[in-house]
Parts: sequence; C-alpha cells; structure tokens
Amino acid sequence: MKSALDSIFKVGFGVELNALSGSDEFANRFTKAFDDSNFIVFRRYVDMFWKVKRFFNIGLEAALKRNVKIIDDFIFDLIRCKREQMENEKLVREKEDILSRFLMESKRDPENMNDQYLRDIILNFMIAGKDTSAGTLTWFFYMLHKHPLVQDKVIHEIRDATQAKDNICAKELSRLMTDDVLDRMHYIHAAITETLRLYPAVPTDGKISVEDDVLPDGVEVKKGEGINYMAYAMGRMTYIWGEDAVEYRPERWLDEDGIFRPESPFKFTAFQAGPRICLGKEFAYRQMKIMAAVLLYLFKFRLVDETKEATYRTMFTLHMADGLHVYAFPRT
Ligand code: HEM
Repeated sequence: MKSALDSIFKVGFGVELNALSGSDEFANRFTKAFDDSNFIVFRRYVDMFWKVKRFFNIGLEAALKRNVKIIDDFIFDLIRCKREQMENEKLVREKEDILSRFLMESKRDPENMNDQYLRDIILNFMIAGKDTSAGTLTWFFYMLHKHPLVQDKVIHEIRDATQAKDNICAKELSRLMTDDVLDRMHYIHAAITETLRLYPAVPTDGKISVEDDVLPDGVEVKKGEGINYMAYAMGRMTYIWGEDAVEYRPERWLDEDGIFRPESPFKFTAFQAGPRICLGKEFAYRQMKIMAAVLLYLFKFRLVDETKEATYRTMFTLHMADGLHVYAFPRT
C-alpha cells in the first residue's frame, strides 16, 4: 500500500510522499485517515441512521469528520508545496505530472478550479490508484501461494525476460524492467489478469442512468434509476467463463504460443468498459508487474498462518481482511 501511494505521489503529483510529509508518522496518519474514511463511507449503505449521527456528530460520523480534516490538511499542504515547487523550478518541468497540468489550468480558470476542486481531483487519483493495484498484488501473492506451479512459471518467466544474474540487487533488477522486458512477460500478465477476474479490485460499481434506456437483455431502465454491475460475481459465472470459472488458471488468457489474449472489457469488467474505462490500466499493469517481478525474483514467501483462508473486508475496494502476513526469505 505504501509503495502504491508513493508511486501515485511521484508519478501523479510529482512529489515524494516522505519529503512532503516530513516523517513516516505524518504519512501514516494520513494513510490511516484515508483508509478509515473509505470504510466509514461504505458503511453508510447499511447504516440507516448515518445522517442522524452526522447531525449530532457522534459515532463513526464524528470519526469521519476528524479523518476528513486530517486528509484536507494534508492535501492542501500538497497543493501549496506543489505551487512553490513549480515557482522554484520556474515551470521547466510543468508538464511532467498530472497535478502540474491541473495547476496550470487552474491559473486560467481560478474560480472553478479552486483548491477544493484540486483536492477532489487529487483524492480521486489516490482512491483510483492506491488500493486497487496494492490490493490486487496482495491477492496475486495469495494465489501464487495456493498455486505453486503457477509461481514456478512466473519465476521462470522473470528469469527469461530479464536475463538477470543470480546475485543482482533490487535496484539493478528494477532498472532491467524496461517496457520491452515487461511486454515480454505474458505469463505474469495473464496471472495478474486471472487474479483480477476472481478478485476484482472494484468488486461492485454503481451507475445512474441519465436517460431512459434498455439493457441488452431487454431490461428497461428509467432515467435517474440506479444500477449496479458486480465484477466479483461476473468473474465467477460459469455461463461467462465456462465450467472452470472458479478455478485460478492463468492459461485461459494465453494462446497456443503463450501470448496474452485480452477479452472484451464488457466480459472482463475489472477495469470497467466504454468511455469511462480505467485511465490508469496500463500504468497499473506496469506497476504491478515490476513490483511482483522484483519481489518474486529476490524472495521466497511463506504465509505466517498456512491454515488461514483469506477473506475480504467489505469496502469500495476489495481489501483482504487483516492483510496478507508472510515471511520473506532470500531466494538464492
Ligand atoms: C488493478 C488496478 C486497477 C483497477 C482494477 C482499476 C479499476 C477501475 C475501475 C473499475 C474504474 C471505474 C470506476 C467507475 O467509474 O465507477 C476505474 C476508474 C479510474 N481509474 Fe482505475 N483501476 C486500477 C488502477 C488505477 C491506477 C493505478 C490509476 C491511476 C494512476 C487509476 C486511475 C483511474 C481513474 C482516473 C479513473 C476514472 C476514469 C473516469 O472516470 O473517466 N486506476 N478504475
């Protein structure tokens, strides 16, 4: 999670999270407030008194208010730092990250693109990019543990694609992860995609119809009605994926030459489909492949509790309940 958050800060906002927060403790406080708020907002679906609690500022709603203050302070600080950074660097690198681009735009339209607007943009990227890829990697490592043969193939492919020496360090190994090398990793791509089919980071997603419509199966939807699609259930349906739908089998994504064969996003819905498909999909695959390849090449992992079956925590994203606790041993 920490590493996914670091990437979003670096690539999306062009700042180092640690440099910004000054200490791990401040960054941890922000991360905790962010995760807890995610959980509390999701709870509103099943707590019919949440508005009353918000009105009297009690219970989880009081906690949410405190968390939102921590998040706001942190994000407004980020915006201030970023503005200073851009001034100091005389805007030489203005176009390198998403936040710089929004800040440039906000100069042209300061009334609409005010700090509140920028805060929402930043949070949107953090929600979209932090828990999704970090959570998927957690389930991926769990799947590899349950399927040692898949794990062997993954490690074989990393060796093959990188041609790394046995005693290579993490820094050198990550330097070998060029676009070319990552594009050759079809098996890992398939194994991550298979993980997302069974454990989609966004397990259920809601939409509101902007006009009267008819779904492909004939169901009528009226303007303003809500509708949900459930990637988690769809990934396990036998009439979509065949009799072995609940089996973890990366090979289903590969052709006879071992090349990754994508499915229609309307069938594999983990990234949604259509004009609002995930903007960070390619970034996420790259990030997850690099992280998985470096960790698996250098370490063997063993679960702390081999008997425990992983289950999820109900939130907007598919968190593994209590996380995945592992022992790591050097592979060589
Ligand atoms: C395993 C990783 C990921 C998965 C499964 C995933 C999945 C999704 C899904 C299902 C949506 C649609 C949500 C909705 O509109 O209701 C979405 C939207 C989005 N995602 Fe991702 N995402 C992932 C990683 C990322 C990353 C790393 C980033 C950014 C760096 C990102 C940026 C976005 C953005 C900006 C949107 C909004 C697009 C729009 O509304 O036009 N995602 N993602």
